[in-house]
Amino acid sequence: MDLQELRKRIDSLDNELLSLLNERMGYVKAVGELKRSQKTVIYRPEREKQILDRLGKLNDGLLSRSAIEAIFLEIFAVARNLELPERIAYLGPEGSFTHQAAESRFGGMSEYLVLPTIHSIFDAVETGRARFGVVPLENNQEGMVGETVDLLREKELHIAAEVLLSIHFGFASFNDSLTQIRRIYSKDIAFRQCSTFLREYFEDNRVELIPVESTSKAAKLAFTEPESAAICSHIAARLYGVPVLFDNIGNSDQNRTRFLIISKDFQNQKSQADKTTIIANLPNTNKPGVLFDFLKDFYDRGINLTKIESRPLRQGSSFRYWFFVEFEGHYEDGPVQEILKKYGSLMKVLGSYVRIS
Ligand SMILES: O=C(O)C(=O)C[C@]1(C(=O)O)C=C[C@@H](O)C=C1
Repeated sequence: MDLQELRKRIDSLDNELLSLLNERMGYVKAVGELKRSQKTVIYRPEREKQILDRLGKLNDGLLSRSAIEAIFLEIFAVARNLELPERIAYLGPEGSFTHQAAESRFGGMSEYLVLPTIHSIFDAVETGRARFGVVPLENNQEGMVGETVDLLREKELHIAAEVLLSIHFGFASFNDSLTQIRRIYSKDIAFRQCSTFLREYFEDNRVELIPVESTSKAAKLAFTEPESAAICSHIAARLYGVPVLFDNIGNSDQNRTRFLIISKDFQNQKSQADKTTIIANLPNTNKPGVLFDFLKDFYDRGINLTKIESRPLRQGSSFRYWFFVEFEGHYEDGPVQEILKKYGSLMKVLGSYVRIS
């Protein structure tokens, strides 16, 4: 087949794809109308996962699983916008890893609200300025983002979904020679994650490490200030046009961050693989066995705990704690309900959502 013929066939398939996509959107619109009349939520991550799993199994062509996901996540994002345009708030500025996480789930077509702090994301979702918020929860090298965890306890919001993102840091600067660099901007967590690189290249401590709110703000500063550099994402360096001098400078190439999509709604149905997040306000944790008994309730029911993190209660000068707890399963599962009933109002369920591994 010559080029002309190949392109003719591609054109004809594209015509079919377009008409099929439009037909699909017709049904999506009808689903949207149903949901509006029943006052249920538009975003159904468990349904999207079901579609992706089914297509993944069905697929015997050239497309990889991640290619199918990329194409269909964009289709879902367009579909959701057709059902009801929903604004998504994320921790900015543009080019942050949170931006990347938001786009990976809500696509390039959604309307985004870029906000400067985690607190402001929670506020935007709480007041309805945004339907969803995307916030970092934990990094597999550094642990939890305290502000997110504490706000989850404080506010009446829920977790709709989680997103896992591989974090690759670059070293970006307009200065070709490292000796010209006097200041390096980044997030404090990123300095720690790139400590080996910093020690190796800036061992004499003649540079100042200046923490800022986000790695994309760091890229912006590296763009405007001479004698400076940024440790930031590729997407941020590209956004501000700062050349990346060294790539992948993190201590670990297994570096991943987990983000949460928060919303007011709490309606995810069960999928094949769910995770549930709860806040456990255990009574008097200074008494022997209180935490043990609580954990035993999970053990006895064969529920796999995936995380338990203590956080300060901040009550006077005492050292007392509450717990951020995650486990496999859905909050509607019988054994989970038994535990929730046993502890009553001491437990707050933040959400059950599709587990990403
Ligand atoms: O099935 C639904 O509930 C839909 O709204 C349709 C659809 C889709 O495009 O397939 C769109 C958005 C939801 O997040 C899940 C699936």
